[in-house]
Amino acid sequence: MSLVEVDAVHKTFPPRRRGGNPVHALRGVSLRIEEAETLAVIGESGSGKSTLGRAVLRLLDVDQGTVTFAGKDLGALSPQELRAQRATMQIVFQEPYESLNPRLSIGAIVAEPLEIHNPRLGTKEIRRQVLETLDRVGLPATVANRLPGELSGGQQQRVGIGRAIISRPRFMVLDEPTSSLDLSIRAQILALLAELQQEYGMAYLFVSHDMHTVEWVSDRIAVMYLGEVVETAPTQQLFSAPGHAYTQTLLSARLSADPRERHAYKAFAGDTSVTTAGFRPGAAGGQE
Ligand SMILES: Nc1ncnc2c1ncn2[C@@H]1O[C@H](COP(=O)(O)OP(=O)(O)OP(=O)(O)O)[C@@H](O)[C@H]1O
Repeated sequence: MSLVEVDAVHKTFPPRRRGGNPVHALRGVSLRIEEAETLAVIGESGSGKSTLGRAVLRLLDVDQGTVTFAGKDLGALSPQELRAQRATMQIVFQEPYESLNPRLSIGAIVAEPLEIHNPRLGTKEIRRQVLETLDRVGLPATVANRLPGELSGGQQQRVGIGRAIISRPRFMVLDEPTSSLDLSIRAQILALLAELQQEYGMAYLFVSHDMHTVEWVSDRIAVMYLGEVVETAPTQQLFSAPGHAYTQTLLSARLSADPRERHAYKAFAGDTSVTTAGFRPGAAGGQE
């Protein structure tokens, strides 16, 4: 049994405009995610990657098919059971600022999942875990009293990651977690995610449209095209022997990508300690 099992999932959205056509965003998607592995989902804009990420977490209802997490059919859970299950399945969004409540302090934002999932924890214990989590994601304790708008994009994404890990999930959907960030910050955030994965043994579904990123972060890659998974393969195999014509197109586009970006990911792949320099507990945060 795999940690996550997605079987023949369909999702159609109603037309956005009157007279428009419904959008068949997922057309019978099936995939497996194992404990502690990173499965990347790649494909061009509109291919259904984000819809898949939300469907896997049951943040949206699907029309057909099943999603099983650790042997439980998520579609068969009551809303209360699903809420309890959410402690073990979290998401980090592409736009950190939009995903953080601008009126809440960072401390309150990071504490929220704990308060929901462990309602009996005392204020002192919550504060202790919040500070420990901020430290773990490379932010100084002083940010706890600040608002999201006072932080840089990189720091905001660290908050988004802190909020996601505080309930110790076994699985996270990372929905383009670095694509809104400056190139120089991306490698640092990717390194942090890699460290956290090693430390906590989490599995990741890493949504991206960027072949460079997935080349470095993923164990396997699922390629999406128009709502279907057209190919799934171990990362190196997909790069050396792409099986589907669409994958070949994506790979040839990658060769012409921005060389500065390539450099950032090479740094990430070569030495993760380099990328976290300056983000040691206590010293952190100010450079983003
Ligand atoms: N809430 C919604 N209502 C209507 N259509 C939607 C909704 N959400 C997504 N879609 C449509 O479903 C299709 C798949 O969207 P999705 O966001 O999953 O693609 P994506 O591969 O993640 O794209 P991107 O890389 O641009 O985020 C698109 O045509 C999109 O317009």
